[in-house]
Amino acid sequence: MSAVITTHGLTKTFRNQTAVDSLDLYVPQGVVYGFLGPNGSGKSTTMKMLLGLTRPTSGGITLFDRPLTPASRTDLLRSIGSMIEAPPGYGHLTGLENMRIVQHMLDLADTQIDHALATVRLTAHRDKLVRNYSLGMKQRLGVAMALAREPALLVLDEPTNGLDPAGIEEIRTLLVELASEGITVMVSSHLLDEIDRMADVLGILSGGKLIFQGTRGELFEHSTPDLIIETPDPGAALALGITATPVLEGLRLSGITKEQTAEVVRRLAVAGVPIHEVRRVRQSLEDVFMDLTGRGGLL
Ligand SMILES: Nc1ncnc2c1ncn2[C@@H]1O[C@H](COP(=O)(O)OP(=O)(O)OP(=O)(O)O)[C@@H](O)[C@H]1O
Repeated sequence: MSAVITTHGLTKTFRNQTAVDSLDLYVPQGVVYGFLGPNGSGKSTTMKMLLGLTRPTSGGITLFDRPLTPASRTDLLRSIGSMIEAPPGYGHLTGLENMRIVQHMLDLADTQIDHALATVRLTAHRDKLVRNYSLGMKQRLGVAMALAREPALLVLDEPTNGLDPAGIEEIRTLLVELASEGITVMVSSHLLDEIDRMADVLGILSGGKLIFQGTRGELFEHSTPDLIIETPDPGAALALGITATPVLEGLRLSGITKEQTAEVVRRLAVAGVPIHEVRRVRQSLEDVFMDLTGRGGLL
């Protein structure tokens, strides 16, 4: 699959704080790429660099197989719609009047404006003042503004932030539809739940570093679920120096590999500690995510 965005060692340092640390992103064409991470992990800074709004301290960005440089930026941005400071739009103007501003700035046709409003299902509300829109409608207007130029790539920073479940579902449906039409969508969120069911590929940031990039299935493979060892004599196991937490069934061990499991079982058996069952605890994607980003993360 060809890539729409690739970055190499992308880094942004503010004074002595590294906000984005050596990112190697790979965003394939026609997918919804979920860009996840706790507040302050560097999502917005990365997106601003991708749009040429902030200059990287080091590293490179390639968009549509062309390096992003001051000389190529204007041309590349013609194919990119974005919403970074959400939601945009002037409250004292109607939805349509806001769209007209975009139309004039980008020299777009009436049909492009009509189509963008229809895509986000705002045609019936286009003559209402934006200050009377719900948050979901404002977010959808922002997406319409980004869509009007008929971009090949949409970059949306937290478009579901603050929406109720119905509003999130609307954005999810919309973005999945756009991707099915071949538009590549990069969408950020600090909440896995908001993004999980729409994203084909996930990129997870923590402390400015990309700690995972791949599909949901690959994220599961990446995880090491806790191990439960059922035994009536957990004390004997602990006395052997095995690092575990006593639980109702026996012992719970975290972060241990298959090889370590075999070794623990061998030691228990040699010591004559009775083992009734050994099993992995089923993990939700949220658990895997929490493990990766640290349970202290605001996810
Ligand atoms: N212009 C700036 N000057 C100094 N520090 C900045 C600047 N912009 C961002 N930062 C810092 O960089 C880090 C990453 O911020 P960023 O906004 O990219 O994170 P984020 O993942 O988008 O979080 P949020 O969801 O809260 O916006 C934070 O510690 C932030 O304080």
